[in-house]
Order: sequence, then structure tokens, then C-alpha cells
Amino acid sequence: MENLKIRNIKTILTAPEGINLVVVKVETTDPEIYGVGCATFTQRYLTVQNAIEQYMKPLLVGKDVNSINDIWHSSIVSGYWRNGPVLNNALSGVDMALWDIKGKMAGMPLYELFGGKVREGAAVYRHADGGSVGQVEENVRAYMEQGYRYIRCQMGTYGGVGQSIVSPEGAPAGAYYDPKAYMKSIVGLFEHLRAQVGWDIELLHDIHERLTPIDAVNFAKKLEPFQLFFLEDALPPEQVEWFRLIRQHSSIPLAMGELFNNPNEWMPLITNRLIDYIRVHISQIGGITPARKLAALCDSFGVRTAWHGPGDTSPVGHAAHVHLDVSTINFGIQEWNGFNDAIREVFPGCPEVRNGYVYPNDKPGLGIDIDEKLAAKYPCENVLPTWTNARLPDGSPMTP
Ligand SMILES: O=C(O)[C@@H](O)[C@H](O)[C@H](O)CO
Ligand SMILES: [Mg+2]
Repeated sequence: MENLKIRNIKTILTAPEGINLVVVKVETTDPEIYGVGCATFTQRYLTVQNAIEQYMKPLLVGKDVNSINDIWHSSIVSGYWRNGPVLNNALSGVDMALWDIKGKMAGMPLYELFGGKVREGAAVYRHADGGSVGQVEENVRAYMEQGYRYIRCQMGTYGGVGQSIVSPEGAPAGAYYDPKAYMKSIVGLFEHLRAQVGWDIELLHDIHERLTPIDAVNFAKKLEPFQLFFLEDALPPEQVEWFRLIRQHSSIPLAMGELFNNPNEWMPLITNRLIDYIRVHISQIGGITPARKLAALCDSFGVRTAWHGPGDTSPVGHAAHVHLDVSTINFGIQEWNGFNDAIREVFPGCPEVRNGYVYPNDKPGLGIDIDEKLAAKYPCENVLPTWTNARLPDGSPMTP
């Protein structure tokens, strides 16, 4: 029998939760067999659609669907410049869809193709926020009642609360925050939470690259007594050399990577054991193929996985995480955003969470689909994000 070929590559744009998602559908010469992948880059979704339709599709139509390795390596060099956002997202979507197809052809869920499960379900963490310590506590308790044992705690989203910002005259509009007030309010938050909810719950925190490097060193030391499960994105990708200093001053577990694109960004952090959890966005780094290599590299250096799993990943991407989570020995934790009813309907086969663990389903491939008619009911809106326009009190731009 002749091998299946790629017949068509489609981009499906949908926003059932109000977040723009990009899903790739790879159709094959067998009308019954297709694969889906996640290429979501929510802030620039139309450029990803363009990259898929104008470049990936002409490059890949007619290729043998079996050749994931060849397709991945030849695609990433096809434009000569590589390892950047947009093109990486496009490749991620295609790569996941090809793995989905391979699983369907083998009649196996992907975790079986990856060597089988080492755990039945993957522990997840939820995200609790609030405008005051009391509100965050309430939200933490609500998650605990639902069976969650890992909770990331933020206050005032990523900027903290208790800010009285004085800006120079003529300062531009933006998402203002004060790093000093942020640090103070978050130390207060964890004092409160440990006093009120105790020490039997795992707490996490995301700095979201909002501090200068030396403030991050100091802040990590201040948070160390609260025994966090991990501290996330303490530094922006441009300043990772400072992780050495954080390490020298504290043993707080460090997680990093949702903004990474290029292996050279993660390689030194892993091989020098400067982080404990790698958190790349699999729909951003090029898909399942590089994620498996990255997980294996991390395993050799005692680093664990914590794939980035926010609302700006489609359920197809979440499904890919879960197949990796249950089959990867050095899995650490899975970020979990939860799905509303609309998104469950658009994506039949969403992984399910019970008692703080997420489970893949046992269908072949990723085990998830997209209902294109329903997806069309939730059109994306091309609005520029405002939260990324982060600014310091003096009005100057800052990493968001
Ligand atoms: O770790 C997280 O879930 C956050 O950093 C989000 O990914 C970010 O705000 C973009 O949505
Ligand atoms: Mg984050």
C-alpha cells in the first residue's frame, strides 16, 4: 500500500473563551485520516495563519505523512532564518498534527507511541488571583475543595496591589505597575496564605519577568521561607545569566521558559543546572518533536518538565502536554487552565481533570478533534493586547 501523503493544510481560527486560538488541520490522501495541532500565538494569530497557508502548505503538500523527522528538520531551515516566533508556531501546529496522524495510523494514543505511561494521570496546578490577600485565600480554598493540591498565587494579576503610582507629566497610557509595591504585596500574600491555609498545600508564584535582575535575586530570597513549589519566570529571557546569582543566594526551586524559542536559550540553563523546571510553550518551540528531545535533555540533568499551559494554548495543545506528561519520567507538574463549556463543545475529547490529576483519553493519536462548524461560531477578534504595554511608574516600557 502506498504511504499516505499530505493532501491539504488548513488553519482554523476560533475563540470560544474569548482568547484567539490557532489550530492546524493536516488532511491526508485518505479522506478518513487527518491530524490536528496547536499553533496558537494569540497576540499575533493572523501572522501565524499567513505563515501556515502561504509557506507551510506549499512546502509540505505531497509529502509522506510518516516522515515527521524529515518534515520537521527540513521545514525549520526552509526559510533559512529560524527559531523565532510565528514560524515556530506554524511548525508546532503541523508537527502535532503529524504525530496525531501517526497515532491514528498506529491505532494507539500518543503516550503509547512515546513508550507508554509511567503515571496514570498528571498532577496539575491552578491559578488563583485576587485584589486582596483575603480574595486570593478564598480562591485558593475553592481550588483546594475541588481537589487541587498545587496552586499558583498571584495578586492584581502580575503587577501586585497597593500601588500609588506617581508618573511624570505627559506619561503615555499603559499597564502601569510599581515593582517595589509588587514585591511587598506578594511577600505579604504568602505570609497570609501560609498562616491561614497552612503548609500542606503546594504554592507557586509567577514573577512574569517584572523585576530588575537584582530585585529578582532579593525577592527570591524573601520568598524562600514560604517553601514554594516553584518560582516562575524570575528573569526575562534576555537576563538568564542572573539565574546563577539567584541560585547562589537561595534554594528556591526555579521554573523558566514560556517565552523561549531557541534551543540556545534553554541549553545553558539546563546543562548548568540553573533551573529546576522547564516551562516552554510547546505550541511555540516547534511542537512535540523538539519537546521530546528537550525532555530527554532535562532528564540527564535532573530538570523536570512543567509545560506552559495557559488559556492561550488550544485544547489540542493541552492534549499534547498530557500525552507527554504521563509518559515522561522527569515530568514535574502541568499548568492547567480549565475549559469552559463552549471550548469543550468545539474540541470533542478534551483531557479531563479529576481530583487534581489530568488524564488523557485512550483514543488513537492526540485523542482530540475540532468541530469546524462550531468553531466558526466563535470568531477571533483582531485587537491589540493592552496588558503587554507594561510600564514602570516613570512611564518607561517594561517587560510584561
Ligand atoms: O504562566 C502563565 O500562565 C502566564 O505567564 C501566561 O502564559 C501569560 O500571562 C500569557 O498568557
Ligand atoms: Mg508564566
